[in-house]
Amino acid sequence: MASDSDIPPGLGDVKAQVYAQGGNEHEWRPFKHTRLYTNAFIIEGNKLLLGFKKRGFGAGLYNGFGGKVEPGETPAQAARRELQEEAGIDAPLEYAGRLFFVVTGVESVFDIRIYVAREYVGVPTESDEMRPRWFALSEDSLYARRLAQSDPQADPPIPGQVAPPVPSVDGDLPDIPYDQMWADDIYWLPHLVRGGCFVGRADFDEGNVMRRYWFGSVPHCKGD
Ligand SMILES: CNc1ncnc2c1ncn2[C@@H]1O[C@H](COP(=O)(O)OP(=O)(O)OP(=O)(O)O)[C@@H](O)[C@H]1O
Repeated sequence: MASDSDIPPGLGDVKAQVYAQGGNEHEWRPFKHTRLYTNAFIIEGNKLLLGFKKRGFGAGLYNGFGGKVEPGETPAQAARRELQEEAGIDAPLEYAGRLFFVVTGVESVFDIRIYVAREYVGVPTESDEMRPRWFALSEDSLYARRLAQSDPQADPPIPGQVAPPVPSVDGDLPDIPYDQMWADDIYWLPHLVRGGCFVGRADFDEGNVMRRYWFGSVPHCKGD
């Protein structure tokens, strides 16, 4: 377990095992206001559903479906509402982790609850905000960019992987488009796909550049 003092500020009182950390900034940035968000991912067999964000924050990137938690909502309720609004589907979402992002130029800090479901109801449908698209879930696809990195030792394998490796997919779905996703995603998406729970923080500059990051696995998924 990481000692409490290793857990980045913002993640609350959590016990976690660090599995990736780095960046060229050595202090965590101070922050004032946090804002709650959700982000939800649908896995169906060997496929992962992502949405291409058409407008607003993160436009031009693929991501899960999500947004701000509105007053009076729990994060779990907000996650289901956003999935319905942005992708036209409903799903039994389960909590998978918490991510905290400080981004240059954005006044409030992102405190994001991540959810996953392995079944859903409805037909993924394009909305004003998101264009849903399926991607292949295979070992190669999950780790594609990490394997290509010049320093593979920088990010050791994620510990505690209990689920069997993800089998390869037949067919011609595209690989997970990490080069069109937030830079943090590759650090926790493989963990989510394997059913693990995680916490993490990254401090970003504009232009999707991570300056400092820390990701840890947690033994039990606790969240709302
Ligand atoms: C910095 N690194 C990051 N990595 C991965 N995901 C990130 C992220 N930073 C923000 N996100 C997600 O981006 C969406 C923004 O939500 P956003 O569209 O602004 O909210 P909402 O739909 O309420 O907006 P409207 O005000 O209705 O336009 C939301 O899913 C949030 O979890």
